[in-house]
Amino acid sequence: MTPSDSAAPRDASPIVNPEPLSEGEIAFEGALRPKSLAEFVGQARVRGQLQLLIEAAGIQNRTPDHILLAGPPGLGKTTLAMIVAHESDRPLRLTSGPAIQHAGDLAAVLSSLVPGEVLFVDEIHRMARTAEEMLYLAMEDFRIDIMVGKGAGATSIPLDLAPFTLVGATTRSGLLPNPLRDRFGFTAHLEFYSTDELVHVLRRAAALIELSIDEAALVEIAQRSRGTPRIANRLLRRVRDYALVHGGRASTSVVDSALELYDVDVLGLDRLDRAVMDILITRFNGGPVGLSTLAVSVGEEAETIESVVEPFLVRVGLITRTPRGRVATPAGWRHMGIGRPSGSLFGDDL
Ligand SMILES: Nc1ncnc2c1ncn2[C@@H]1O[C@H](COP(=O)(O)OP(=O)(O)OP(=O)(O)O)[C@@H](O)[C@H]1O
Repeated sequence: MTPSDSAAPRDASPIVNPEPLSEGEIAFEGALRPKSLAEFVGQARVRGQLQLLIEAAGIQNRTPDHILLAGPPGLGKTTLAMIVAHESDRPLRLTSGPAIQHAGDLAAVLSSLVPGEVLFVDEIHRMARTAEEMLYLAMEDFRIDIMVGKGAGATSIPLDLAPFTLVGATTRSGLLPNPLRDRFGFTAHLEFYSTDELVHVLRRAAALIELSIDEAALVEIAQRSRGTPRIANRLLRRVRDYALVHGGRASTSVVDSALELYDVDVLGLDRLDRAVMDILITRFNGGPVGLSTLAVSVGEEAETIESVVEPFLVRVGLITRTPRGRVATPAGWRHMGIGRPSGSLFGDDL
C-alpha cells in the first residue's frame, strides 16, 4: 500500500500510525519482511491453514484457492501474500483497490497474468463496483466478459484467463459484498500480536539491521507497539537512531529516552491519545462525553478520534463506550496518574 492511499487522516504524532508513512519506510519494511511461513512470527492458526492450502495445491499441481486476508493495517497481510507466492513457487503481481477504478483496469491486469500467478489486491474493498462484478466470474471460471460498444449494439466477448490465485487484503471486511467474500476459498482474520510475539519480531529485525539491543529493551519496545509489527519495527528504527547518535548498546534507558522524544508512552499512547484521555478526565470528570464534543475539545476530526484513537484506547481498557458517550475506566485514570473522585461511574474497587 502507498502512503497516499492511507484511509485514516492522522497528523499528530504519526509514529504510532499503523499505516506505512513514507517510501523510505516501505523500503525498510521490505528488508525486514519474512520470506517463508516458518520465519513469519505469530498468527499460528493462520500459518497452519495457509501451509495446508499451499501443500494441497502443490500435490494436485493446481493453483492454491483464492485467499482473503482481513485485519487492521500493519499485521502482515502483504507479507503473507508474498509468502504464499514464494512458498508455492509462483510469480506475484501486486496491485490495490484504489488503483482499480474501472472494470477496464482490472481486465488489463487479469488478461496479462501468467499461468499460476498470485495476484495480490491490497485494500480490495476500495475497488470499483464494476470491477468487483468482473472479478466474480474471473475467480470462479478464470474467464471475463469484455463489453465492446455501447447501447443497443454492445456485445460481450468472453476472454479466457490463465489460472491464478487471488489474494485479497482488507482492513474492512464488512465492506466487501457477500458474492465477492463467498468466492474466496479461505479467509484469514489476522489478530493483534502479543508482547511475546512482538519481542520475537523485534529480535529478528534487530539482527537484520545489526543492532545490539538488550532483551529487556526489546520487551519495552514491544509493550509500546500497539500489538502491531509495523509499529514495532518503526519504534525499533527510532531506538537504533538514538543509540547511534548517543553511542552504545540499546538498553531500556535508551528506549525510554528515544520514545519519550517521540511522545510514545509506556502503553504506546501518543500525544493525541493522551490529549483525549486528559480532556476526558480533567474536563469531563471521566465522562460520559460524546464523540463530537471530545473531538472539538482536542481540536481533531471526529473521524480520527473514532477510527484511530478510540479503538486502541478501548482495546487497552482505558476507555469504554456507553450509550451516553465515552467513559474513562479506572485503568484509564490510573494510567494518566490522576486520582479518581469517589462516586464516579465505576465502582471504586474496579
Ligand atoms: N508476523 C510477522 N513477523 C515478522 N514481521 C512481520 C510480521 N507481520 C508483519 N511484519 C512486518 O511488519 C511490516 C508491515 O507488514 P505488512 O506490510 O505485511 O502489513 P499489512 O498488514 O500488509 O499492512 P497494510 O494493510 O498497511 O498494507 C513489514 O515490515 C513486515 O515485515
